[in-house]
Amino acid sequence: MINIVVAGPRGKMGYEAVQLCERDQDLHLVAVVDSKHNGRTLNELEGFGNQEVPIYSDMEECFSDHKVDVLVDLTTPAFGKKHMEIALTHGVRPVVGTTGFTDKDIQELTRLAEEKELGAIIAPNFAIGAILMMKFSQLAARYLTDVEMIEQHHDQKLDAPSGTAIKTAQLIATERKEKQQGHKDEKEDLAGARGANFEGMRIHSVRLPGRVAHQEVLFGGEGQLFSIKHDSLNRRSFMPGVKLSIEHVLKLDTLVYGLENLID
Ligand SMILES: NC(=O)C1=CN([C@@H]2O[C@H](COP(=O)(O)OP(=O)(O)OC[C@H]3O[C@@H](n4cnc5c(N)ncnc54)[C@H](OP(=O)(O)O)[C@@H]3O)[C@@H](O)[C@H]2O)C=CC1
Ligand SMILES: O=C(O)C1=N[C@H](C(=O)O)C[C@H](O)C1
Repeated sequence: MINIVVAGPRGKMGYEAVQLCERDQDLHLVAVVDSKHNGRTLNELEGFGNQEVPIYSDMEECFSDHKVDVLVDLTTPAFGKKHMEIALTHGVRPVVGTTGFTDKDIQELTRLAEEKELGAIIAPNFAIGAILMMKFSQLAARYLTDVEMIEQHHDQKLDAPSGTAIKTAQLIATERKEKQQGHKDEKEDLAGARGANFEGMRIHSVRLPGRVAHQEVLFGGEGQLFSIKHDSLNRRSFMPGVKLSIEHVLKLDTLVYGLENLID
């Protein structure tokens, strides 16, 4: 049994992570960390059935009261880093799906994980199909250097571009010969028209009700277009990756950024 704490249980992803622990006999949900409802239990909240799991608003108190192996954090960009620091300081291995980390955040958290000799995972996307999209895009960039990305998400998303788009761009950049795309004299008549600029690649972020999580990577060449697309149609699509990460983090003694590092 792996003792789990989920942070953000009332959220769209946190709710699925709680259900994963309920279904999976290897995972034991010992407590949840929620910004509200301190001192109550999950079964008192709507939608959580008979799960008598204690709710804490203070993560440090939660880790003092329970023996915890893994923190699964699915909260907001403002709290993800702080929660990882608290977990590592308390000897708890974090598996973090929360997006919005900067390069500096990841460097600082890697130092902390190594100092504590603890595994930690930051996964911008837990869906296996999304990981394949990133890996195939990285390979394609070796041959096709003109690339743009369109990512689409629900309209409640806080960060843009998505963590997946940034990670995809970072992987592509390891293979792509750096290039400023488009006409050298192009100009935006409306600011932002050409999207965000990542080393000359453009990322376009769409936010619409009705969307879940979708990304298309477009490669252009002379007389040809190659596109790689992934769609998460619901949030169950992320749960096998959450389980995989929980299992892997127990064997690590450093921080791993991206599930592409855990699959061959
Ligand atoms: N890696 C992946 O595969 C995926 C990652 N994500 C990422 O996961 C994160 C969550 O996404 P999603 O579930 O859609 O977002 P939601 O807004 O639905 O959920 C976030 C939850 O976190 C809670 N929360 C905020 N602050 C705290 C805190 N300090 N302590 C505990 N709980 C807190 C919120 O509660 P309240 O609002 O009441 O404060 C809310 O219930 C985002 O960063 C998103 O980008 C999403 C999908 C897949
Ligand atoms: O907020 C979301 O919904 C998602 N966030 C992650 C991201 O920023 O890439 C993963 C997935 O795209 C869903």
